Amino acid sequence: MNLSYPITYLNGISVQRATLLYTELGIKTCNDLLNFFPFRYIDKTAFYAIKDLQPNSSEVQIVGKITRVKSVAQKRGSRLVATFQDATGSMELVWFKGQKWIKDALKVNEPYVVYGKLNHYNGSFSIPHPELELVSEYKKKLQTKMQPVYPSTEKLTNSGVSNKLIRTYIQNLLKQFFDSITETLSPDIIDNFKLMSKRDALLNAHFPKSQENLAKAQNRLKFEELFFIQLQLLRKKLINKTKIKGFLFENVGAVFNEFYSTKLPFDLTNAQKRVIKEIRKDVASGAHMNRLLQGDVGSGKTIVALLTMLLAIDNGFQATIMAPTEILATQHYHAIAEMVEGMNIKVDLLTGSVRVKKRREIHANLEDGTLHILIGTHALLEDKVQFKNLGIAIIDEQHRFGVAQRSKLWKKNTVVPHILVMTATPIPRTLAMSVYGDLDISVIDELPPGRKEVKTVHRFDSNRLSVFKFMRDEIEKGRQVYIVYPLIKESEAMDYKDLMDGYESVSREFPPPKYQISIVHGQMKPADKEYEMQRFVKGETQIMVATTVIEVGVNVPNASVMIIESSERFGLSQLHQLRGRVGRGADQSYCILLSSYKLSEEGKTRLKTMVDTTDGFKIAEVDLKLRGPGNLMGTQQSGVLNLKIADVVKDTKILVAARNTAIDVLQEDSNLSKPENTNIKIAYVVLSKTSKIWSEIS
Ligand SMILES: Nc1ncnc2c1ncn2[C@@H]1O[C@H](COP(=O)(O)OP(=O)(O)OP(=O)(O)O)[C@@H](O)[C@H]1O
Repeated sequence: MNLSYPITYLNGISVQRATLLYTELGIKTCNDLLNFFPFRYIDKTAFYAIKDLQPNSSEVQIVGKITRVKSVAQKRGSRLVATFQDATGSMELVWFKGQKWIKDALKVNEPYVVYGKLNHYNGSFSIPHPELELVSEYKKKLQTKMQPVYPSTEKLTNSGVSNKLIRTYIQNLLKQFFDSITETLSPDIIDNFKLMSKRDALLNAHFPKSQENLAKAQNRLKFEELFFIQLQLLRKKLINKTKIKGFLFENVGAVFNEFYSTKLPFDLTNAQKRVIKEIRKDVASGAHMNRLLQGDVGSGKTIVALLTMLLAIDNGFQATIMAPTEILATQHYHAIAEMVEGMNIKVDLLTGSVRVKKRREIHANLEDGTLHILIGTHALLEDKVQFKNLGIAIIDEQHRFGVAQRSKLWKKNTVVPHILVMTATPIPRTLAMSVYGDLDISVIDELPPGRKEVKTVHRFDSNRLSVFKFMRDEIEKGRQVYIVYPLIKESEAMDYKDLMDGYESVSREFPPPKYQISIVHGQMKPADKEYEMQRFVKGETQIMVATTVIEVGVNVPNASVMIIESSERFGLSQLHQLRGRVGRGADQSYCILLSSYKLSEEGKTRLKTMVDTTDGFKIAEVDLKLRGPGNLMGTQQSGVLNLKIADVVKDTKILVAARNTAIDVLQEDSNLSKPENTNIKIAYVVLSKTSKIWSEIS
């Protein structure tokens, strides 16, 4: 018997049912079914006293006596009402169906155990159609007191696969295969953390004997799940470090030093210095760098990227930056070309809209090595783009690129170049640990000096006139303003209309020639977008009306007001990114969140969070709680977090313990070849063959 057998090996599961379970729930093997956990339990271990019932208690179990039974006539038909009492109070049990039969069966003044869903109406409690059992009968039965409730789908229920049936399947599975469940953790770990054995944990996760056992079982299974993820990620990192040799950037030479001493436009912050040091250490070690650079909006990641690229150039290598949008790539190009002006460094830009002739020139310069730095969008991934010797690939805003896309970039070389992934979406540490356990992480946790916190307010649409007045005052002071409209795919046409209506009303309020307005949205040609963007960058226009195309990375330090229309429709991290477009210079900046009066609870929380804090990490924590990790990372990454039982938000403590344990194990025994790690090794090999994580990150 083996748990990898298909579920058709179990008693009572037909091929038809098995197909349904696979298509609806992804359950194929016995092991899948065993790891399909209940999402809640009906707790029949606890008893309530009537006086302790609360309007929000859901299912309750009470011991008491029926003192009276009567039929009550109502508009349509009648209902049967029994008065039920315990020593502390009384309530009603109610039936609408089967009244005659029930009335005859009920025994007045005998002790019953009553179980059911509690109703609360007009200050009194009742249970409609309760489960009833005489105490004498109840005591005779040895029954499971906590019943599992499994997540299922409508399709399953419609096809006759009830919760009860799933329960039976799992019961059968545990009976048939119990002896095939093998321990996956080492005795040391089990001892150290006082964990339940694997068999007991699985048994109790499905059919717990008590709340306490359930907690223990869940703890053990969560630990195991997180431990093996960490083991995979950390081991991959270890293998990369030892097997993948990296280019050695030995020299901190002329180019880096010239830039540092004569061109650096400002003093680096301590955080920037620290990160550069971390990167230098990596690239000078002979091992391959695979580093995630996190820095909040406006924290100054671009300069770190440039200095890293100069290290490559000093060692005879080329460098590249891939950005998610054309606007952002163009902006990086301008910023970097400007900073290295006068030095003997050739920088170019490759995006979808670069003409064929220029493209050919770029290809040629790239191949003969005369081009040092290439900045671009997805266009960099085309087969024609061949570097002479790419030493470092920098990927900006990586959560917008799929894992496969990223690796395509670095597979361009026979030797994998060093990789620096930059993100402005602060990823809470716990999440970073579980998704990016294989990357090293650097954090720029300090903003450049002199920045003032962006003052953020929430206003309802009806206050628009005072918002316009505020804009006028700021423009008078020489500042520039962004007005952003949501653009959400499903209702693109409607959103587009909102944007154009908005543009018109802003144009009426701020007429030319005194005021000039730029407009940028996704349906424009790249060249037009760039033209409008540049007018704003140069200060020729005072107002930029845009959709979220400007969300990432746009850097116009003179812009100091960000107005977000229908802000309730944006996600938190998006709002934070948008706000990050202002407050990039020395002036006091403002963010005005406009919304309608109709706000969902979640919408209110999002806007309140924005008003309360500008700390990207705090915002990310709230976002994670509101939306769950999958969404935070974008759909591309959500698959990586395909956790069956653990929760990266709630189970931080277990995650940290699991990660530290994985580090300890690997430090002592990187190949898991010691006898005490045999269980771990066997489980690890099985997982590596089947786990999605493994295939996604390799
Ligand atoms: N150490 C520093 N001192 C002063 N200004 C700095 C410093 N570092 C960066 N800046 C300036 O801060 C602004 C933001 O920097 P940058 O564009 O690199 O931010 P970023 O981290 O890429 O942010 P985002 O993710 O929002 O694009 C730029 O105008 C840059 O010139």
